[in-house]
Amino acid sequence: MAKEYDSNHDNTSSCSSTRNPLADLPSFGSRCSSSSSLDASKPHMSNQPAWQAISDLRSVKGRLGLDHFRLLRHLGGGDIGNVYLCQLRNQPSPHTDPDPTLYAMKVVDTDALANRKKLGRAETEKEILATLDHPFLPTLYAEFDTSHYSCLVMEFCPGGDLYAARLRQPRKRFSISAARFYAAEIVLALEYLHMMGIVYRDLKPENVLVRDDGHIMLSDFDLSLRCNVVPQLLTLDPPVLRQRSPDNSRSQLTCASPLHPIISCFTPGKKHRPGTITTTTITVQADDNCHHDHRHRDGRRRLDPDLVAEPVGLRSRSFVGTHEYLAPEVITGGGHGSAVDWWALGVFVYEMVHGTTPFKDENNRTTLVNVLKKPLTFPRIGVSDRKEYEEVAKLRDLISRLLVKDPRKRIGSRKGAAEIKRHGFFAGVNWALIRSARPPEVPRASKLKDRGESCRQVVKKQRESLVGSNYQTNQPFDYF
Ligand SMILES: Nc1ncnc2c1ncn2[C@@H]1O[C@H](COP(=O)(O)OP(=O)(O)OP(=O)(O)O)[C@@H](O)[C@H]1O
Repeated sequence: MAKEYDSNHDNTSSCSSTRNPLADLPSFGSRCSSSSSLDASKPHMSNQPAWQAISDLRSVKGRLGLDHFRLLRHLGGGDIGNVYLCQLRNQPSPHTDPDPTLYAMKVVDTDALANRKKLGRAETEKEILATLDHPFLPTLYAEFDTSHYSCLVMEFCPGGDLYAARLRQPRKRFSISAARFYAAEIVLALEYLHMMGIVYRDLKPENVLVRDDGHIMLSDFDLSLRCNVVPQLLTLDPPVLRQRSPDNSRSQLTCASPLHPIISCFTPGKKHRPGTITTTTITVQADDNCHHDHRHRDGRRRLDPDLVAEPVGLRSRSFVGTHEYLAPEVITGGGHGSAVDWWALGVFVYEMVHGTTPFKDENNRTTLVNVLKKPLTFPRIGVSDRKEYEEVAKLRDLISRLLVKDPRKRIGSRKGAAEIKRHGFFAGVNWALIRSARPPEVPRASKLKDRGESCRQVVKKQRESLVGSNYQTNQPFDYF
């Protein structure tokens, strides 16, 4: 996969490349300069053992620090930090507990990051993680700083990432139904992020982790963009709203008046510092592709009001992301917003079922040129019956609407996730209950099957299913 780009910062060195992760950590006795204030209720996680264990310890100790954790294994390293498998020291060790409560701890070397002028990215990630509470997004259990390190304790995903999972599939491709499942969960996660005023900007299979129950968790928020956003209800009523366009040639629908403004940090076409607040109004054209064509009793087409709670007007000019997943507007630097996440969703779904990304070429430069210029094409997919043929047609239609080079014409760019959820590819998805649906693969199932084995074997198995390429079975393993 192509290297990540961030034109705002020096990207020549990497935390992970220069440091021996476990050896380099501060001693467990080191004093924490601050501790978590994450006692606030986390409704969807509050009855989980992992959350409870941290809560209990915090109520006894007051503050949590590195010395309360036993680091078990290095899970992986990225541009801004290293992530470790860990558990609380007051919990039974994996030698004796067949079902240990595990966490993932992201450790960021703040001094090194400050030198590389990337501290802002770590801070952004910490702030974003602290606000998230969604089944398909990470739960931050605790965060604390030591003299040199900033530590984030999160939910551990034993299923590895979807890039590694795809490579394990027959012909290195997911089935269409598996791709639909993962894409649907990602749509919900992105919808929530957008409603929170966060543009993710780093969707790719490597950042989609698989929980122990097989559901997904988006990870890695250091490239994300935050803004303030005010949800608004666009009430559409044709008799009142039908107006002539300026050239009087064709009618269009506009938002009801008075219009509640969407507030974003950026105004299209201008450079801004984060925090600048501007107002944007929206014009909504009648959407012929809408799949919810309800009608009034007299047969007139009725357009349901749409709640647009996502920062569809947000614009940033940063050049961030991974080459194959970069949206055209990021490459041209003309300003980008939440539509970049819908572009990346198109690349993601394409890769899941075809085993490659649509614009990939022999080097990064030509890949970027392809993103800007090359028309979207699809490789042949063999189908065995009519139903499968129709599935492929819907899949391609969705991808084609997501990979529209003009962000203003891209599905999701005007009415947010609702437009995408209505697409025929997702017909039959129970959006409200997908959390209870059976995922394509369930790591926990194999763990339960192994209950008879010694706990050491179980934990070893768990680790072997971790983030594919990052795991090496011949590495020494420290339980303590
Ligand atoms: N909660 C988790 N459970 C299991 N593994 C995780 C978890 N969080 C991160 N990892 C793994 O740790 C590695 C590094 O994590 P992450 O991508 O967050 O670091 P980063 O420094 O922000 O990376 P990047 O360079 O992509 O920004 C990845 O391989 C990821 O799969």
